[in-house]
Amino acid sequence: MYNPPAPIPVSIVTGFLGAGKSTLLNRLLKDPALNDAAVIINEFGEVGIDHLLVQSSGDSIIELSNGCLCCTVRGELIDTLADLLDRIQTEKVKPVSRVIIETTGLADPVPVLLAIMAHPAIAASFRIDGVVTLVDALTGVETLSRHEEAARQAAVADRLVITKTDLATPEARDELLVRLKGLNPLAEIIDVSDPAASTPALLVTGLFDAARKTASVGEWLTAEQDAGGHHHHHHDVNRHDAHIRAFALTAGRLASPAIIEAFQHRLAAEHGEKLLRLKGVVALAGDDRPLVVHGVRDTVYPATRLEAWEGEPATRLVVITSDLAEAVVRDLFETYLDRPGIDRPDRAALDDNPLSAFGFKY
Ligand SMILES: Nc1nc2c(ncn2[C@@H]2O[C@H](COP(=O)(O)OP(=O)(O)OP(=O)(O)O)[C@@H](O)[C@H]2O)c(=O)[nH]1
Repeated sequence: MYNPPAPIPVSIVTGFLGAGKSTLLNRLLKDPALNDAAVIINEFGEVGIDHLLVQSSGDSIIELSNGCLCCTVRGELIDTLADLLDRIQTEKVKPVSRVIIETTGLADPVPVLLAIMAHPAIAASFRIDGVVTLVDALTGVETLSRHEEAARQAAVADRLVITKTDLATPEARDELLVRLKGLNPLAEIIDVSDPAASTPALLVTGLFDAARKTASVGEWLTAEQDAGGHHHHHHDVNRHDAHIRAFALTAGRLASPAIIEAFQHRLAAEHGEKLLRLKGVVALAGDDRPLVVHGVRDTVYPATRLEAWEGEPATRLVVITSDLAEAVVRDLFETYLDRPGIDRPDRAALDDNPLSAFGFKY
């Protein structure tokens, strides 16, 4: 008798912009137990750099074209899963033990879940093993109030991982815990510093059970299904809604890391509230290793290095803002690059004026 192969478990790793998804995945992917996992990464905005930032020992990272997984590239996710299956069945690739999908920080996971569950051929070969949602202890409480996507990510989770607890005050962490328990009383909550958060078991939550979800999650799932899976976002890869914009800043090699650091600190100090995310790779003169920079709101994270460039070295930053004009950020960047412009103060003038960081005009 023919025994069809067991469906491949799919873990969805989600969490708002900069919550720490790639950091956690990188840590988990070092475990040999995940050597046979396929990782699907989705990014928001026209310039994707996550494929550089997530490293697996296998050759199994698939980057979806840019755009939000919950709308523009949902079809592509289904095609990718179908293609993966075809390659396994025709023995072009080794069987995979698990598929891990890292969504964009802005993704609503509900349509992603439905896309998999509602597609007969895909649902026969893959099963949702669970949604792991990361929440940043520094910004989580505010983000959950300000961004519905973040609340949906938390509400639909099977497991919630609180990140950045090394940076947050115990009070902030406790406030977040109360909020998360209110949003999702059923999910297990784990601190990222707990050793259990560093093992692949973190991704294993058992069969995803839509029936166990809270009433509001059930309503969202039903509403999405009734809408035929058609989602309300529009399809510009750089615009998520009327407020959120993604854009890229590019340059050649910079003379020193201090330039980008000063730019990041200035941007964070002046516009941190509206700066949802900054990340990128920086090419430095006389240095063959890319510098990786990260910022979330008013926090500038320590820069790290990659081993080598893929392709030509070039500075590429992705910036995602809420109600902050691209021109403002671009102008500041040009100032720090010492690119002359009309009405643009030079960098020395900016750095010399201590009041300008607090929004005063020079
Ligand atoms: N101190 C500290 N830093 C963290 C922690 N988790 C992540 N970070 C830092 O936060 C920054 C953003 O982390 P990422 O893993 O890139 O976040 P992400 O969720 O993948 O970001 P997007 O995909 O852009 O939404 C990086 O500089 C990380 O090093 C943590 O628990 N503690």
